[in-house]
This record gives sequence, C-alpha cells and structure tokens, in this order.
Amino acid sequence: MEAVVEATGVEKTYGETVALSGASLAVERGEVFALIGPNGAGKTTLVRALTGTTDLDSGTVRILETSPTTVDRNRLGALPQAFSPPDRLTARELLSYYGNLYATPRDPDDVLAAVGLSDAGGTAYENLSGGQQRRVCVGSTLVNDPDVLFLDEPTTGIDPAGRRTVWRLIEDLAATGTTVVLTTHDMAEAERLADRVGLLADGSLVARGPPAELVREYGGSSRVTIETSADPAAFDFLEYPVERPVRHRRGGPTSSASGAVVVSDVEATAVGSVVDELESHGIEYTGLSWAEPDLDDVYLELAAETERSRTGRPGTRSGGEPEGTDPADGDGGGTQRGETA
Ligand SMILES: Nc1ncnc2c1ncn2[C@@H]1O[C@H](COP(=O)(O)OP(=O)(O)OP(=O)(O)O)[C@@H](O)[C@H]1O
Repeated sequence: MEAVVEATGVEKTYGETVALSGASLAVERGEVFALIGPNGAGKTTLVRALTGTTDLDSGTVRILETSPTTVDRNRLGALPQAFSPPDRLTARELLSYYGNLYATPRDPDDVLAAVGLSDAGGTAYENLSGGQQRRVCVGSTLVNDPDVLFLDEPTTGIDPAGRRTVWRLIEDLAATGTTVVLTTHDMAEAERLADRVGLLADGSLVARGPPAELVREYGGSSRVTIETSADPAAFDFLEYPVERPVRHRRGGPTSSASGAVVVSDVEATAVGSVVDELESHGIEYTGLSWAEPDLDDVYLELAAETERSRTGRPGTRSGGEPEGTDPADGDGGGTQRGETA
C-alpha cells in the first residue's frame, strides 16, 4: 500500500517543552488513522507538523509524496482544534467563503447536508449551538473535496446524534478513498472509525495497530463489575481474580472508596454462575454488569504500565479512570514501537 502521510523522527520543542520527540508514522491511502493520548502528549503538534503549520526541529514529513509546504492545497483539508470563523456569516456563507479559496469548490448545500445541517444553512454562525458550529467547521474542511483530511478532535462538543453524523461522514469519505488522520479523546470514536490507532505519549508513538489488535494485546479479559460495599476479600469463594478499582491520578494510583469490585476473566457464559455464587454466599450488591475489554482498557493498561515505568511502583489498570493520567507518560509498550507505522 502507498503511504500518503509520512512522518519520520519528528522532533519539536517549545522552549523547554518537548512536544514531539521522534514521532514517526505512515498512513496509507484510504486509511483512517486515529491519534490518541493524554492532554499534552503532542497530538496537535504532530497534526500541525503533518500539515506544515509548524516548523520542525528535525525529522521529515511527507504528504502525497511531497513536502507539506509544497503539496497541492486543493488536495488537503485540515480542521484545527481551535477554529474561529467569521461568526456573523451564515453557515452557508461560510462554506461558500471557504470553498471559493479553492479551484473547484463543492456546492455549500451538499456540504451542509453531509454534516447534517441542511436546516441551519441560513443561520449566522454566532447563533448556532457549539455542536452545530463544530459541524460547520468540519464542513469547511470538505469544501475542496480533499484527498487527505486532518481532523483535530472533530467531534468535541457535538451531541451524540451529531457525532454519529460526523462518524458516518468520515466512514463514507474513507470508503471513497479519502485518507483521514484524526485526533480524539473519545475511545469509542477511535474504535469505531480507525483502521489503526496510534497512542502518543511524551511526543512519540509508543503503541499502534488496529483497535482490535491493541485490545487483544492490552485490553485484558472480559469482566464483571459488581456495585457493592463488600470488601474484595469477601469474594474469596470465587475462582476468579477480584479487585477494587483504583483511580489513577498524576503522581500515581490512589486507593478508591469506590463501591465496586471487578471480577476478571469471566466469560459471558459464566456470568450466571457468578451471580448464583454471590446469592448463595449472601453478598449484597446494587448492580452487576459484564463487559468485554475495549480501547478504554487499552488506554488504562498503558497508563498503568507507564505509571510503573515512571515511578517504579506497581500500577493497576483494573477499572481506574484516567483522571489527569498519561496512559503512556513514559515508555509505553506497543504492537509496534518507535518505528514508522
Ligand atoms: N505554541 C505552543 N507554545 C508553547 N508550548 C506549546 C505550544 N503548543 C503546544 N505546546 C506544548 O507542547 C506539548 C504538546 O501539546 P499538544 O497541544 O501537541 O498536545 P495534545 O496531545 O494535542 O494535547 P490535548 O489533548 O490537550 O489537545 C504541551 O506540553 C503543550 O503545552
């Protein structure tokens, strides 16, 4: 397959801050590649490096087999994380305005329909809701029918229905050969859209691969979460590992008074017998749910792993939340590490 977006060993510092420390990736034509990672990991800086809107300290970037500064801008679309168009213009006028910057613009009404805003074309941008505004911004990247699209947190602030509209749009674009690089904090979004996910930490990609492979490698087992005030020791009769979730905070995991315990390694077919055993041992609980591992678990596992490598203390992934957590604040593992994807 042909790589249409490539970064090799990209380094970028802002004063004392190392934003990118040797980031490398390669994205193939028609692929959707999602960059995930904690706040400050370098996602936006990498997107800016890829789109030629920031200078590199070292490393190389190529788009459509040329430099981002010489690439035909008619073939690129880019949605920055922060984008403030002239807000007195209507949604339709904005799309027309941005379209007219290109040689062969799309019909603004087609773009409005694509982002689910056909009814809001005549509304001034300043009078749209935050989510509608973000959809207009997404639309503004489509006016030139780009071959390569960079979307920095495209669905932040968009309601669930609007988010699905944008997801379907991205899926349709990818199906017709558009290459998409997006950043997101929404693991469901990454899992649904991305052919491959890259986890950025401390300025480099420390793990990457198809979501299902990452989940297989790092996601752990399926598990039952039991809402209960009972102590994990009270579950000794179960043949499965039982833990109370630990919340992760910068500086290390902290014990939690959370009223839940997690029973690991429970297949769906075994949930009934776990419930029976709880009943027979008189364990009281207010809720019980079973879940397969997902990309959230990958994020948390890498958080725990990097916590361990950063602090030397044992981290735990079991159901903790990434509050201010860097899932790969240090040297994370990866199905592929440190090499061009
Ligand atoms: N223009 C800038 N000037 C100074 N420091 C910057 C600048 N842009 C980014 N940084 C720093 O570089 C690091 C990476 O920032 P970046 O915005 O790329 O992270 P991010 O992964 O996109 O974060 P978030 O998820 O919060 O959007 C951070 O420490 C940030 O403070």
